[in-house]
Amino acid sequence: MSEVIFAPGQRWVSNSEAELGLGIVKEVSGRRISLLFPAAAEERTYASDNAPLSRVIYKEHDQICNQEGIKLTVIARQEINDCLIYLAVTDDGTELTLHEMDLASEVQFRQPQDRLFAGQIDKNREFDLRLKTLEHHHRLQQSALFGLSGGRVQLLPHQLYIASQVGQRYAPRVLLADEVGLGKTIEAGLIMHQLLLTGRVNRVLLLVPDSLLHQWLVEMLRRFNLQFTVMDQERFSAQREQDADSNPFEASQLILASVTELANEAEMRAAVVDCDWDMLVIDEAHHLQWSATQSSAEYLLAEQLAAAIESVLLLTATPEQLGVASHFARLRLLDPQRYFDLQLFTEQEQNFQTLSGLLQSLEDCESAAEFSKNTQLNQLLADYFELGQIKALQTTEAFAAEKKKLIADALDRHGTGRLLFRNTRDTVSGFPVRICHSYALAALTSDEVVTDPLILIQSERLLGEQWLTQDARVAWLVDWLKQHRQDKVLLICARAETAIELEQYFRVQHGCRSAVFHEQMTLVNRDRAAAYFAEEEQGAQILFCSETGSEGRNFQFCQHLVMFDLPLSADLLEQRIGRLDRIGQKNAVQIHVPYHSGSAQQRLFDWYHQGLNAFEQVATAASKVNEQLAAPLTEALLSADSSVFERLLQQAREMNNTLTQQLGDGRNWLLERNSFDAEIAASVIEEIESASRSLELADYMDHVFSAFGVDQQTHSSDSIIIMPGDHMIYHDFPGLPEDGLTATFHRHKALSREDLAFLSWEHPMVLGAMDLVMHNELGNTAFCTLASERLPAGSLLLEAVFVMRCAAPRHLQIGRYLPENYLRLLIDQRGRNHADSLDAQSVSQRAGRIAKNTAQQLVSRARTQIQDLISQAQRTAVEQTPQYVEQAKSQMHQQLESELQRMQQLARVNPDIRQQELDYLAQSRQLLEDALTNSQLVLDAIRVIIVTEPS
Ligand SMILES: Nc1ncnc2c1ncn2[C@@H]1O[C@H](COP(=O)(O)OP(=O)(O)OP(=O)(O)O)[C@@H](O)[C@H]1O
Repeated sequence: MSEVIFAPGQRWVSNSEAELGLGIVKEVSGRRISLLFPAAAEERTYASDNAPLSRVIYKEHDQICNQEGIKLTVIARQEINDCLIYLAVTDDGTELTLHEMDLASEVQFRQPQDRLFAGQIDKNREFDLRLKTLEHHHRLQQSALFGLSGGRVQLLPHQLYIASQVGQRYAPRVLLADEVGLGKTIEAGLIMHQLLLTGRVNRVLLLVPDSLLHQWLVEMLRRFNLQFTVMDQERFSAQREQDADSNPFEASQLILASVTELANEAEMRAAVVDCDWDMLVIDEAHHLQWSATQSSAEYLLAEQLAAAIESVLLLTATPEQLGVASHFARLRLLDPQRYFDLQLFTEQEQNFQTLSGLLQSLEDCESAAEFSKNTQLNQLLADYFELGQIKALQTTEAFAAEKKKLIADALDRHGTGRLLFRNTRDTVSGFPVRICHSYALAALTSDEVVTDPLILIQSERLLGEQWLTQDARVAWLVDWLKQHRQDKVLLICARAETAIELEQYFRVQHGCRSAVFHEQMTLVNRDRAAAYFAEEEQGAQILFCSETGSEGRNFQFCQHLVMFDLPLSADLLEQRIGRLDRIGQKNAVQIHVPYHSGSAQQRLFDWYHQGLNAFEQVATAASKVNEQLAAPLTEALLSADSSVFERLLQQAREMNNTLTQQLGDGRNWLLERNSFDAEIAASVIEEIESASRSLELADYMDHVFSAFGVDQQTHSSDSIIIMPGDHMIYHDFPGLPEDGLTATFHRHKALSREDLAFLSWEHPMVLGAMDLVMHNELGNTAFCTLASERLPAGSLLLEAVFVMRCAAPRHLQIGRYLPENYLRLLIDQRGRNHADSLDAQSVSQRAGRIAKNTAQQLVSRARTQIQDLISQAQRTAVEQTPQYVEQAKSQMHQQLESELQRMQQLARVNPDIRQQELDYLAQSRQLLEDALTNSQLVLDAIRVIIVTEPS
């Protein structure tokens, strides 16, 4: 090997400390040399015979920069006194000569060939990690379900069905209306997660009632790693004070706020409307009150936002709580052009109800003969469809297939089916039973004449200041609690005052471990109270809660619910029970209702229990009955004559039976068919499970941790502790706190141990690590030996990896259409490609290690041959690009074309397909076509291989 000559003014780069930038030889004295690294303001001294340095020499066409930051292209170079003088040209064509000493020092070598020739040769393991990362990244990008598997949630079919359907739409606008406690929050989280991860949504505004702010904040973070910022008046004002011109809502991508606060604070309202958002989510949307003449401030805000924001999710368990008009009002937010006329909507809904009943009868028919016999059904259905040949089909299989087709066609036509998803406990199995216990207590004596039935129901209002000692419900509760010391109890009453007084009484007079939760408390104190109640060992036994606590909150760890009074709204009653009867409840839900015998309290209890069966079942028709009989019910509750109530109760029972029957027969059936498809849900779950590959992920992350210097230890079975190591190659590792993290790769473990992070392929740490590998140079050069009988010993091979660079916006998800994760070539000195006979895995398994300094010397000696190999690989890649691009285009066209056709067909029969959806698909196709046309295969990594004789 020729002797290395060092001379002052030469530029070198450190092989072990590349981050120092370009060094200048400052002094050569005897066997020592000193280098100055101006970019890092550091100096180093080395022994000249084994300095870990590589000489930096630019060649023709290389891009360089002078110390003034001007970019130049090298035209030629000349050596004078062992230093290089470059002749270079600026972008505007001016020629300059530049002594290498005047090169900018802030140079980072990132390109594989630059790093290789600068002596920055990585380990083979790092090269392998790079390839593995590209493979996994490609696999994730290809999946239509990317974004659905990373949540710390059970894979529940009804939720995954909805999330997979909605998440695949362009700018979805839907009403999530599952029954109370079936997991609408989780469905919304899954949809957001999917849209955020795939880049189709970046900025989300999440509006919820005050009392649910914290719960949403925690659920989104804990279950989906989505870090929302709560924007309340205080934070808003603080940010405005700091910078009066800024819009505080722009400070974060994910904002969570109280809908009431925003609607009523003029400054906040103006600011939120003034921002760009991609997605709006509104929880408990039934609170948005609308009428043709007057709407609430919340509704008006929602209307303004929904008109400007592309994707909208509205959540409510009771879509028709305030009748058909309120249901219409919410659909109107989602699609004002389609839902503009309440009268028309009401007619259409009735129409669908009829159709639904007919379809259900058709579904019940087993054969063409049976169907033909039902002439009435035939005639009625014929008003809706061409029945075609269904009556003539001979076999039951043929009849079943045709029947399925007709029903599917009808579902497509069913407008709101695309906008509205509603699952009930009938679809979702595994819910516990509800058991109602009533307690008839001493009668109440009062002479007061009352005109408001609520005063009778909330008897504390009747009894005055001494009520705590006089109200039989209180004495009953004292006894009951004594007998159930080991059980947690949620008590709900209508008014905050009642909850406060009860709590104080039980705590002070009876030494109960209790907490209170009501609307007059600050949000922080409410959350504290809920947390104290949730504590297993030392927590409160009973939580006294006003109606505020009956909405949205998760109290399923508790089994007993005391209804201290009853609401007049059946939906509110269901909301109360829904705090305990929700996913995660492991025991029967015990509902306790104490009442004064013979009072309005007893009547209301009988009303719900005997009349509507609303305690032990979800009473689907109860709110309709209550709505229709509201005035006579008030009268009957107040009446001195109990027979008035008895007659009304009978009427309610009959009405409830009829309506329940009608609802069961009618629209619900159609809606449920639209809201859930067991076959699709099962295939989604199967795909998610098979893509989860927790063992493979553990193996991959093990590789990542060791490459980046992150420490990993076993914690307990199925979990690990991850800590920043002493030799981290970057200061920060994505998602890793300074004091480390305990994590598991297993969903079942993550569900039972909330203190463990759930590391899935979609976890920010995993995705962040992948980004780190792909967007940094680690592993983009390597050198190894490879024993081979077929190739001459001593010859060189170049393993070159190219990736496709396409300048396309993220939301187009171009990666879904690329046929391969990367193009790998294995070029020999005669230009032949051996990639097929020697695949990546076999090379990496057989690769022999070479000491780094030997590799550096070999690279510098064989520089010309290696450069030739790189040029050859680049030529081959350029030749193969058109074929690669064509494959991607054809895949893209195939997928988008069939999607577009399906949507166009659907749009002909279903007015709920918005023109924007069709336009978006057509535009995406064009944008993808352009992006693919302009894409290029770019060299991402190289490994030089020297062939050795087999041992
Ligand atoms: N897939 C799931 N895996 C684990 N827990 C779940 C899942 N789905 C729902 N849960 C839990 O069940 C409870 C009810 O879910 P959620 O709050 O989303 O219901 P909801 O339909 O929004 O209820 P409400 O109508 O009361 O607002 C919550 O505690 C939630 O965390």
